[in-house]
Amino acid sequence: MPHPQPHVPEPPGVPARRAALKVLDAVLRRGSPLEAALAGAGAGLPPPDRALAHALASAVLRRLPDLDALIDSVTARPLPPDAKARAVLRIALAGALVLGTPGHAAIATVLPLVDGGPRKLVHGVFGTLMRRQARLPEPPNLPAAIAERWLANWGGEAVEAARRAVAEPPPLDLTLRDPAETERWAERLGATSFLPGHLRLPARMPVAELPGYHEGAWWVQDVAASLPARAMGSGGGRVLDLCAAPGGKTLQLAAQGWDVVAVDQSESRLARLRDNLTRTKLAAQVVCADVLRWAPDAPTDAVLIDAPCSATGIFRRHPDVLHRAHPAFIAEMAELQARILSRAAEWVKPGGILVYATCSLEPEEGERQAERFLNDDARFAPEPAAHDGRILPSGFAQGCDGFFVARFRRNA
Ligand SMILES: C[S@@+](CC[C@H](N)C(=O)[O-])C[C@H]1O[C@@H](n2cnc3c(N)ncnc32)[C@H](O)[C@@H]1O
Repeated sequence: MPHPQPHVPEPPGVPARRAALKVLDAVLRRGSPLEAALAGAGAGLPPPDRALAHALASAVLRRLPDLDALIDSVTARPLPPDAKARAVLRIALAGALVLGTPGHAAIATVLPLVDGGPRKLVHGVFGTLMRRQARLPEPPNLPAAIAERWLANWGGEAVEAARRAVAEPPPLDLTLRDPAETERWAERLGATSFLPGHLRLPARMPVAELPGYHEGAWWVQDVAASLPARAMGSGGGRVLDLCAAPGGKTLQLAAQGWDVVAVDQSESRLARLRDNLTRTKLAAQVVCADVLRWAPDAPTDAVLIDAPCSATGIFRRHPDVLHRAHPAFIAEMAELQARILSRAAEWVKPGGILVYATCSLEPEEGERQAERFLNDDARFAPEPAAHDGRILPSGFAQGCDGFFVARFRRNA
């Protein structure tokens, strides 16, 4: 009888690279979101390995075109885009050139991933680049398809801002429950503020350790993501917050004095919304439902739609969107948004407000959507608000997510 092979643990650093390789395959080949891919590939890894897998995968996604250009600069013929040698070289180079891993460790920890395969090629390409003291360009280049699309839609300044923004995860933005306390909290946390109720801390930090977290004085929310609820104004009755989880806008609306019904189809995301309500001691009625099937008992004073979208506006936190938001996906999301918008329009009382928002930098999910809606539904008219329209990463508060916000009013 054959003896079972004793389990030999892999050398330190290898399991994290193995997980990063799986994550990148899931994102780039199968179009999975980075967080979902990490939940699968990183399951069972000790937290430090999981964090390293995340850091490596994220660094590769932020720098992919430049990493590939380096690899292609030393191979006689370009490796196929999905070649395993290319995939592990991206990880080794991101380790050495972005995360500062010593070269010998960056390569030694990926070679076991190509055992029985192109070890020699991987070793040779990496060694050549290290001897040449290869560097990545600053700011990073965006994937060509994204750069061309955003250049055509938003111009060179927006593309340059996006290139600078993709290099690193963004600073930490908070929204305060009570905007009248902005100055006091800014002083206490050493934060800057661009709007009443907004605070920015220079670097991301463990939020649960910051003063004010446990007492629910604030929640994490990019300043651009806070604009749709600001465009709703202060409480004027009941608001339906559609596609609400994890609840940043629900908390704002409740804090602004609205009687909120928060609807989302994801039970796991709603669990986070409920935790947020408990922590901030704010109230909302929470409904788990698909808004394409659900309907309220009666029309309401206001509806906020934070529609599902390609999410290209949040590329600083989720660099995977740069590689997943293909035209077909954008078109699919735009169709879903149109269905949600026309359905939700029926739920606004005469004289009531409808705010439509997406964290997308694609006009099909923003400007075109609003134009089509106004063409199709003569009962609504655009109603400019203090914070609406197109928000570009360059355009607001020294760097923010990309967003689109439109406010409409239904004829009385
Ligand atoms: C952009 S996120 C919402 C973020 C949230 N408004 C906030 O401020 O924290 C979009 C949400 O839409 C939800 N969603 C997508 N399709 C839906 C549908 N058909 N019915 C209800 N919720 C949906 C997703 O579960 C996701 O939570």
